[in-house]
Amino acid sequence: MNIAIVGAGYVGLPTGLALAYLGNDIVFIDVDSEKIELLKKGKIPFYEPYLNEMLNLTKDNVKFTTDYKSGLKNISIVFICVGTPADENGKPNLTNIKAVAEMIGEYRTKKLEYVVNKSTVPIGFGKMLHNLINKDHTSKHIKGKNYITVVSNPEFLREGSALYDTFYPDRIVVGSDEINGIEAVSQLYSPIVNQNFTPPSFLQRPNGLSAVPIVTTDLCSAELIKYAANAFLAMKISFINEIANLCEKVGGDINEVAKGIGLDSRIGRKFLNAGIGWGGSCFGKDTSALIEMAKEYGLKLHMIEAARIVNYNQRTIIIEKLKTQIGNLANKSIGILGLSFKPNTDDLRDAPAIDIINKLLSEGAYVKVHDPVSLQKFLSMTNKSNIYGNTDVYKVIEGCDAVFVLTEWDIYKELDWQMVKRLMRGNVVIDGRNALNRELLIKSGFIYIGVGR
Ligand SMILES: NC(=O)c1ccc[n+]([C@@H]2O[C@H](COP(=O)([O-])OP(=O)(O)OC[C@H]3O[C@@H](n4cnc5c(N)ncnc54)[C@H](O)[C@@H]3O)[C@@H](O)[C@H]2O)c1
Ligand SMILES: O=c1ccn([C@@H]2O[C@H](COP(=O)(O)OP(=O)(O)O[C@H]3O[C@H](CO)[C@@H](O)[C@H](O)[C@H]3O)[C@@H](O)[C@H]2O)c(=O)[nH]1
Repeated sequence: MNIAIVGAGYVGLPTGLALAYLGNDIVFIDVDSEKIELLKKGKIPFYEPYLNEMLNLTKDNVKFTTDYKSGLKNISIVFICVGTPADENGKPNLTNIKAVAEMIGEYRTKKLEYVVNKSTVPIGFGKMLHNLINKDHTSKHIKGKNYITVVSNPEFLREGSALYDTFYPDRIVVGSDEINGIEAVSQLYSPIVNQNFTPPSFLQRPNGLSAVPIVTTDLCSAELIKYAANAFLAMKISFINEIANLCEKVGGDINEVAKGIGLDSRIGRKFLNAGIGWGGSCFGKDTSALIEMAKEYGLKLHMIEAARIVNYNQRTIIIEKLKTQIGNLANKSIGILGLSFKPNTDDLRDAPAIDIINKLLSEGAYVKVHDPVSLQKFLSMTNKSNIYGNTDVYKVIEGCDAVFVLTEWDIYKELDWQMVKRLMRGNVVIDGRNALNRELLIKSGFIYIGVGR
């Protein structure tokens, strides 16, 4: 199958490379010429495990271009994977995806039959997309173009395990109001649904996985499934964080509580890790989009609103905890270990670290930062004075009054705490992800502060 992937980002690249690995010919179309040039040279423009290896394996089946006209030649399916960031009112900004629809409308050939949307869009957008793409079809000037079926195929991959999640998803959702769309996209995914492909060495199939459920549904339901899934996960994290805050007051260890409730199969242990809360490109923007969408129908989404409040409060509470230990932050040196919103990614979108750093700076602290992959990206984004970064974690720790761990990268779990103790000026370690060995730190002479413990 000849497939175009529009948007070579965190979603588009893993999706396209996986489809190429399964035997399809893929053209990536992206407006970012720098990104396309890097990809043409075989370089992945951001950090995501195994994408380099996958690009190497599929290089004969993939092409990269900024040009829609040549990109869409001979293409029968287009996947849309462009960003839909929140605008200043918390609503999804649809400028990119509307521009894509215009370009597809303009440059599609007779061969093009299906447009599959993977971008997260407001409920009902698929219908609008259908009208935008097919607008010539209903006019007198069909210009040799044929009718296009729109399909919603929301994406559930997690950054940091994007390829793994693409090959071994919990489910695949395919929504369309036209049965041929559902059939064509289901067919495309059949190697994954039936798990009848030979996995690359770096992506071993999970034990016991023999088939992946596929949910076929209408356009609107597919679009809502995406938002509902993210909202539920976001609420689950905020729930455990709220219980963690209670643990701190009444006594108790949130890890024990999470274990105790997580063993109930109706609840499950996943996404019950307490800490500084969620960040990233999705939970924040998607919960806000859902709230705004519901408002348009006169509905208030109380639980999702509460989840957001709890989440963003965690970023303040953690600083209050520091202040109870070391008092006023003016002229204090504070180390930040971890900038990415979670490990195994360089993504800094809505990263809790950024808010926490800004709050520390606003209170007059001197902030020293480290991250194994996103340090340079962070430093190039910030124009603030009073920030020092170094790729050597021990140089960052040196002279600090307190150190925060904000992303649970393995290297922080494996620090030489004796050396850290010698290097620091103070002795406060704030574990924003409950990732460190608390007993070891206390034994090494630190004041250890976790979340809900
Ligand atoms: N990042 C995730 O983990 C994730 C997971 C599931 C769903 N999603 C959703 O998928 C969509 C894409 O997210 P992402 O994180 O991959 O974004 P991204 O910013 O990493 O990538 C989007 C790409 O689209 C390109 N682009 C923008 N406008 C374009 C245009 N008019 N024509 C061609 N290319 C264009 C950009 O240059 C960029 O390379 C969003 O709607 C997001 O909500 C993201
Ligand atoms: O128990 C937990 C689990 C996660 N997090 C935090 O939650 C955020 C999001 O984590 P995760 O969901 O693993 O990362 P994303 O890559 O943002 O993936 C989410 O958002 C994507 C974009 O929509 C969806 O496709 C995925 O299914 C959904 O998990 C991160 O800051 C994590 O640190 C916690 O605080 N506690």
